[in-house]
Amino acid sequence: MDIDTGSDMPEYFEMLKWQKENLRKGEAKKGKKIEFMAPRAATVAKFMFHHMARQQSPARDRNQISTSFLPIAYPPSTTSLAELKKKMIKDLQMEVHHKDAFLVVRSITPPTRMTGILTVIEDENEHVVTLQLYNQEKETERPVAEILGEGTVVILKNPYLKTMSDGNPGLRVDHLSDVILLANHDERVPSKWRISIPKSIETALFWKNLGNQFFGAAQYRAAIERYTEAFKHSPTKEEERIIRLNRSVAFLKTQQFEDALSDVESAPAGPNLVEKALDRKTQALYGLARYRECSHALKDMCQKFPENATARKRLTHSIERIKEQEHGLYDFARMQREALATHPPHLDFATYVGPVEVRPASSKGRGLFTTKAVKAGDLLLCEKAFAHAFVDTDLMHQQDLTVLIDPERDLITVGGQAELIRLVAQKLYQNPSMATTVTELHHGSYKPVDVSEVDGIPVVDTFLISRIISLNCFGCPLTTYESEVANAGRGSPSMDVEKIHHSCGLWPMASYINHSCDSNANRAFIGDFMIVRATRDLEGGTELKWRYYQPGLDNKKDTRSHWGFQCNCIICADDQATPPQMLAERKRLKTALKEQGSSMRPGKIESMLAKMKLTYRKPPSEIPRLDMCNFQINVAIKYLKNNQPAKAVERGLEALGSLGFVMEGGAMPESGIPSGTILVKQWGQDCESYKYWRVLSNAYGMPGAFGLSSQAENFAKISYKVCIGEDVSFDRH
Ligand SMILES: C[S@@+](CC[C@H](N)C(=O)[O-])C[C@H]1O[C@@H](n2cnc3c(N)ncnc32)[C@H](O)[C@@H]1O
Repeated sequence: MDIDTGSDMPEYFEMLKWQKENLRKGEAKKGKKIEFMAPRAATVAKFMFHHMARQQSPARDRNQISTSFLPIAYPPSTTSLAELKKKMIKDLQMEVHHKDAFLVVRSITPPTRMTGILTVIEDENEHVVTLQLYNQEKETERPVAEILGEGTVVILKNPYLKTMSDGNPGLRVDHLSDVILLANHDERVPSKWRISIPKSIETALFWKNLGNQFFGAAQYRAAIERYTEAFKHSPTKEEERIIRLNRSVAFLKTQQFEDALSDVESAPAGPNLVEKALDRKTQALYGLARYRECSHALKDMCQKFPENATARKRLTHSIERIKEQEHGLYDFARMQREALATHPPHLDFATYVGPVEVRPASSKGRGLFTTKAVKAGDLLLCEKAFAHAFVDTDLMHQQDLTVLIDPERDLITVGGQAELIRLVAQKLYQNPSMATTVTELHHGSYKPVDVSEVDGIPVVDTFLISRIISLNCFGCPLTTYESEVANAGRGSPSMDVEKIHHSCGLWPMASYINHSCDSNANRAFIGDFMIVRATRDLEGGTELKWRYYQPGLDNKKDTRSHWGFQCNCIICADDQATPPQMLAERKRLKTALKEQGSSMRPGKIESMLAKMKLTYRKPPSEIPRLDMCNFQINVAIKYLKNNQPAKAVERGLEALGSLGFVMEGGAMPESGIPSGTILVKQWGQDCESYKYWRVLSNAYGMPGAFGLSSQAENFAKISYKVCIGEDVSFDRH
C-alpha cells in the first residue's frame, strides 16, 4: 500500500526481463552436473580482485541504487540434519534444491557485502565455488567478519547451485534456517578443519571466560554460544547463576528478550547479584512490551536499591508506556520531535490497541471491527511497526534504496522492501515465539511449510515473509505531519501530495483492515508508529475499511492483480452502473480541469463543474464525488482571494458535500451576517478535509462575515487529527 512500484521507470522493466531471461537459461541447465569447476587459485584471485576493489571504494555512487533479485520461491529445509545425506560440491546438480542433502564447507576468502554476503568456499575435496548468503545481519548489527570470516565452517542444508552472474556455478542460500554457522571447535566440523580443545582445560569456567572475552569484544552471538557450551560442563550452582546472568545480557544485546528473561528466571537463586538479576529482568520485560510487569519489578528494585537512579528513571518510562498501552494516552508532541531527531525513527513508545478486534469478514477473509461505538477522530490503534525499513529521502542514503525484482510474480518495488524482508526474517529467527504474529497474516495462495522448528533451530521461510510483506506492508513518510503539513504549507488543499513512499513497514494489526474506496478509517504515521483513527461516527461491530491506494490514482485494477479482489464498494458499484459515456465525460472534464484549472477564471471552472455534476446519478451524500471535491475547493480558494467570502463558503460547503459530508447550517447569505450552528450530520471521506474546513473558517472570518469561523476551525481540528494522527501540531499551522 502506497509503495513505489517503479512503474514510471522503463529500465526496471528491462531488469525484470533480463532476470526472467536468466531464469530461463538456468532452467535449461537444470539437473546437470557441474561441467567445469574453476581452479581454486583462479576463483580466489578473481574474488579477491573484486573484494579489494570494493574495499577501496566502499562508498557507492550516490545515484547508484542496488538491485535485489528474488529467485523462484522454494521452501526452507524442514528435515533434521541427522536424516540428511552429506554431499560434496561435485555431487550437486545445477539449479536443483537438494532437499535430502547438506554440505559442510569452509570459507577461504574474506567475506564481502553486496545485497547478500559473498565469499569463496571449499569442501573437503578442496573444490571451490562462491557462496551467497541472503538476509543475514547488517554490518551495524554484526560485522560481516564475525558472521562469515575467513576460515568459518558452515553447514548448508538444501544446497542450491545456480549459475552466477559471471557464468560460473555458485551456491545461493535465502533461508536463514538453511545455514548453520559452526564454531571452530564444533564436533560437526570435519577433523581436518577443527580446532580441538584439550579435554583437561574444558570446564564450565573455561567456556564462561571465553564467553566473557567475546562479550567484551562485542561479539554477542559468539559469547552466547560459549556460555551455552559452559552448561554442558557441569557448572556449580553459583557458576550457573553467573553464566545465566551473563548470557542474559548478551541476549539483551541481540534483542532476544524472551531468552534473556528465561535465563534470569531460571538462574538458581542466590544472595549475590540480586540487583543485576533484577536489572536484566526489567530490561527484558520492557523489551517484550510487558510494561505492567516491568513496572512491578522496577518498584521492587527501587525499594531494594533506592540509590539506583537508572531503575528510578526506567520506572518513570515504564509508567508512561502503561498509559500509552492501556489508555492510548500519548505525548504526541514528543513523538513528533523524536521522529525527526532519531535515525532511523524507531521510537520508544507502546502500542495501543483501542476498541477494535479481528473478526471474520465473510468473503474478504478476516477484518478489523470496532468493539464499541466511536466518534469521528477517535483513536482506534497506535501501533509500533513489527519491522520498519527507513529510507532517508532527504539524504538519499542509497544503501537503503533497493529495487526489488520478483520475476516469479512480475513485481518491481523501489524502496525498503528488500530490507524489510531481511528485518522480519531476522526478527523471527531470533524471536521464534513472535512468528505467528507475522505468519498468520494474509499470504494469498502461498503454501507455507508446517514445521516451525528443526533440531532446536527455528524454520524461517523467506519467501513466505516476502509474500506477506508484498500483501500487507505499508509505504510511509517519516511523519505524516512533515510530508503533508510542514512541507505543504497551511491551507493549501491538494490531493496531489506525494503518497508513494520509499520507507515501509509491517504493522500486523493494521494489516487486517480490508480495502474500500468508501473508507471509514485513516492511517497516519509518526516514525515507526501508525496511528489509526475513525473518520466517521461508527457503531460498535462496524468493519473498518480504508483505501489501499490514494484516490485519484488510476490504479483500481491493482487491487485485482496484486491483492486478488475487485472492490465492490458503493463508489465502485456506482461506477459500474454508470453508463460508460457519462464516465468518459467525467474523465474528460477532470483531465481538462487538472491541466488548465489553475489558470481558469472561477466562472469557467464553475461551468465545467456544473457539467461534471451531470455525470453523477446519485447525490454526494449517498455516493461521494471524489473526482470533484478538489476542484470545488480550489474555486473556493480563488473566491477567497478575490474577497468574495459568500461564494467561497458556498463552494467550500459544496466541496465538503462531495466528500460525503452532510451538514446543517453554515450557509452564508450574499448580503447579511451568517450565524447559528454548523451541525455535521454525517462525516465524509478523510481526504484532507481539514484543509477544506480551514478554507471555510477563513471565509467566515473575512471582514463583513464572522461567527462560524471558530466552529469550522473546531471541525478542521478533528479532521486534522484524523489525517495527521494528532492535533497538538494543529495550532502551529
Ligand atoms: C492486507 S490483507 C487484509 C486482511 C485479510 N482480509 C485477512 O484475512 O488477513 C489484504 C487481503 O484481504 C482481502 N481483501 C481486502 N479488501 C478486500 C475487499 N474489498 N474485497 C475482497 N477482499 C478483500 C484480499 O484477499 C487481500 O489480498
